Amino acid sequence: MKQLYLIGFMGSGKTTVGRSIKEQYGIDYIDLDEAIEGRLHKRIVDIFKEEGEEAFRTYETETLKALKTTPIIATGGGIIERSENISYMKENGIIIYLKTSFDTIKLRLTRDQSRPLWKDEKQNKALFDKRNKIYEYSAGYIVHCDNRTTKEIIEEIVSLYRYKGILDSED
Ligand SMILES: Nc1ncnc2c1ncn2[C@@H]1O[C@H](COP(=O)(O)OP(=O)(O)OP(=O)(O)O)[C@@H](O)[C@H]1O
Ligand SMILES: O=C(O)C1=C[C@@H](O)[C@@H](O)[C@H](O)C1
Ligand SMILES: [Mg+2]
Repeated sequence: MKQLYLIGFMGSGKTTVGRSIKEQYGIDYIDLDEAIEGRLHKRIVDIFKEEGEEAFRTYETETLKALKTTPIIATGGGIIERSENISYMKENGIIIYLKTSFDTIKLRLTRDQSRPLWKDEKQNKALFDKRNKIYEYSAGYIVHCDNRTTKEIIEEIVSLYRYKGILDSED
C-alpha cells in the first residue's frame, strides 16, 4: 500500500486533517512534526533556537524516511524545502496538497506563537508565494480547503485513499 503524504503551508490543516481521519475512520496517521519532537525529546521551537533550521531539516528528512508503514503522514509546512523529500514522497506514495489561501492561513495563525517561521506579514507572504508553487508542482492531488469543514476535507481524502488502495491491490 502506498502512503498518503499531506503537504501544505503552516496552518493549512495537515495535523487537524490527519488526526480527524484517524479518529473518524480508524486509518492510522502520524504527524511528522510530532515524530521529530518525540525522537529528539525537544520542541520544534527549541530545535530551531538551539540548533538552527538546517539541523531541523536534517531531522525532518531522516524522520520522513523512517516512517515506512504508516498509511497517512501529515508533514511539516517546510517539507518541500528539500527536493530530496519531494522525490522520496513521489516514489513512495501520493502527495496531497491541502491548498489554503494566505488570508485563511493568516486568520488561523495570528495568535499562534508555536511556528518559528511564521514572522511578519511581508516575510510570511513571500514564503507563502514561493512555497505555493512548489506544493502545486509536487502534488499528485490538490484538495481545496478554504471555507470547507474538516469533515468535508477528510471525506474527499478518504475517498481517494480507498480508491488508490483498490488500485494498489490490483498491481
Ligand atoms: N478546515 C478547517 N477549518 C477551520 N479551521 C481549521 C481547519 N483546518 C485546520 N484549522 C485550524 O487551523 C489551525 C492550524 O491547523 P494545523 O495545526 O492542523 O495546521 P498544519 O498544517 O498542521 O500546520 P503546520 O505546518 O505548522 O504543522 C488550527 O487552529 C486548526 O484548528
Ligand atoms: O513551514 C515550516 O517550515 C515549518 C512548519 C512546521 O510544521 C514545522 O515543521 C516547523 O515549524 C517548520
Ligand atoms: Mg502540523
